[in-house]
Formats: sequence, C-alpha cells, structure tokens
Amino acid sequence: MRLVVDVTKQVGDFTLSADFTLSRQRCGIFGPSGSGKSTLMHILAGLLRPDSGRITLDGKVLFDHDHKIHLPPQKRRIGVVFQHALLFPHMNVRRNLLYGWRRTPMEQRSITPEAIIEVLNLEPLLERRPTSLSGGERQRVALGRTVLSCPRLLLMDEPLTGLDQLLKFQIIPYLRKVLDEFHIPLLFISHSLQEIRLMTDEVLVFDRGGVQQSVPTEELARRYLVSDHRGYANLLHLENPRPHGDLFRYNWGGTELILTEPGGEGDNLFELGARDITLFKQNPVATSARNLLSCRVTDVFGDGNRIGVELTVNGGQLISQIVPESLQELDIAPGSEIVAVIKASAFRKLY
Ligand SMILES: Nc1ncnc2c1ncn2[C@@H]1O[C@H](COP(=O)(O)OP(=O)(O)OP(=O)(O)O)[C@@H](O)[C@H]1O
Repeated sequence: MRLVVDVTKQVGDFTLSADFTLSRQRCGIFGPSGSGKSTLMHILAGLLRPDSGRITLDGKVLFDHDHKIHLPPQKRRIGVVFQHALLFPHMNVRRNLLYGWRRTPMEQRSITPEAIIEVLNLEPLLERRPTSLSGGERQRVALGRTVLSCPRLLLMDEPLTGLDQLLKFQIIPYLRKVLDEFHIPLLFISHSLQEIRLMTDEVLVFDRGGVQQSVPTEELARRYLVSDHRGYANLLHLENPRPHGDLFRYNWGGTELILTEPGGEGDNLFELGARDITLFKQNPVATSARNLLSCRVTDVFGDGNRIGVELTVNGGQLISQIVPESLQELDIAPGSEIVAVIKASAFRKLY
C-alpha cells in the first residue's frame, strides 16, 4: 500500500493540515480526542471534500484540487468500519454480508462470501437479525460485509471502542486473520495505544489538526515509557501451555516461561509491564519469582527517572523499566549480560 496525502480542510474553527505518506500494510492514526482523526478518515473515504491538496492511493488519484478530481466514495474502493456497526436492521446477517459483494463488479470480487464466513466464524449467525447480536458479533458482521466489497484499503475508526475488554480481545484475532488472509491494507484509528500496538506497524501521530510524524508503532510505545505514567507493556505471544504443578509452562520462542494463568492451544497474547521485570547482575541465590532469564542488554533509552533497558533472550526481546541509580549500580550498557527476574503472576492475559 502507498497512500500519499497532502491536504487541508477547515471545519468550523478547526483546521486540518495533513501531509504524509504511508507505505506499511498496517498503519494507525493515533491522537487525542478532537485532533482531527475522524475528519481525515472522512476525507479519505470521500465523504468530505478537502479545501486544497491531493490524495493518491497506489498511484490512483482520489482527490486533486487543482485538477478538480474528487472521486465519490463508491469509486474509491475504500472499505470503512465505524465504531458502531452500521448494519441493515431489516436484513438477516447473510443478506447484510452479501449487500456489498453483489454490488462489487465481477472482476473485482477477489474474496468469496464462503471464505469470509469461515474466517470470521459467521456460519452460526447467518439467519439472525442484527438486533439479536451482541456488540462483538455485530462488529464481526460489519467487518465481513466491508471486506466482501473487496476494498483496496480498509479504514477503521475506533472499531473496538464500544466493546468491553473481553469482546475487544475476542475480535482482534479475527481482525488480524482477515487482513492477513486477504492481504488488505489497514488504516486503523484509535486513541488506545494498546489497540494501535496490536493492530499496526506504523503510526501517524496527530495533534491539533496536524500530523506530527509517522513512526514505527514500537517506537511510539517506547516513548510512552518516558512520557506516560502507565509506562511500557511488553506484548508476548506465548504458545503450547503445559501444566507445571499448579502453574503453567509456555514456549516463548526458544525460551520457557512459567505463568500462573492457563491458556489455549493456539496463540496466547500476554501483557507484561516493563516495571515488573527486575534486573540482577547474577542469578539471585533464592527468589520467589519463577522466571530467571539470562539476557544481553541491546539498548538503553529514556531519561529522567524512567530508563528503558532492551533485553534480548534467545531471539526474543523484552523491555525492563528501571531508575537511573539502578542503571549505574548494575553498570548496565549495551552488551552487558544481565539476569531478568519475573514473577509467574506478572503476566496478564489479553487473549
Ligand atoms: N462539522 C463540523 N463543524 C464544526 N467543527 C467540526 C465539525 N466536524 C468536526 N469539527 C471539529 O473538528 C475537530 C476535529 O474533530 P474530529 O472528529 O476529526 O477529531 P477526532 O480526533 O476524530 O476526535 P475523537 O477521537 O474524539 O473522535 C474537533 O474540534 C471538532 O469539534
């Protein structure tokens, strides 16, 4: 995907000025409320006409002020999923799903309804009306319907915001699977750093109507270690849980981790706060913590009293957050060998 945007738009007292290029498959737009994220999304979808500038998607001109080009939404092949799933209440799920697909020209139908029904596990819902569905189910149907219009780009505006934590983490794996399976580029708007991290590789940071910069998502997360009191959370995909006494043993790449929480057969995503990783010069003589990992320090970042230490262990990476005194006392620098100690109960299961 290559999206090139250079536009301005005045709405009331608010001025949007966006000048950026996105080239990764999964991009995010991140910023506080009122910073212009939805305005930009409406512009990209063709629902709002900019005052000046140009927009191209994979070389195709969607808008060009000077040449008076403004493609209408239906000609852009951009799929849009909003926060509240907009389904037709009088149609059952099957008819909702087929709505966009039937209107897509034959030669553009690269995705079949059967494939979407399978990937999103919609078979049990097909005969039901939208009013009888849960929020998460409705969002899955809305996603399926949009994807069935075979878009060149999928725009999602806070699609998970209305869902509780449980539903949110149920739908994220589906979302990722659909995008991977059908190779659909994503532009995902959210003010949740956690969602942005789970869904994107590159992010545009918005502030007061202007794009501040485009950064790799991981870099944005690391900046939060310094600027946000919640700090940095490691996201770990753990596999193959086996009972280990009252605890559970997981594979994390070539490393084994011991956790208190059980998991499922496939991919299990856990969050581990950077502050929950304690560093020691050598293996402690005795500790209540169940995980002692011999690591190499590969980076040290941050400032003030929040220092991030990037650790590499068997190809996996962890960030530990420490204070400057500890950095000095343990003499930590890139290349140092260090032992990371983590309690079995420090991991929080996301899905
Ligand atoms: N039609 C309009 N008339 C006047 N002002 C508007 C209009 N639409 C949006 N705005 C203003 O433009 C600014 C940006 O709004 P926008 O909805 O794009 O922000 P946002 O970043 O998506 O916020 P949120 O995360 O709360 O959805 C806000 O100050 C909003 O009040």
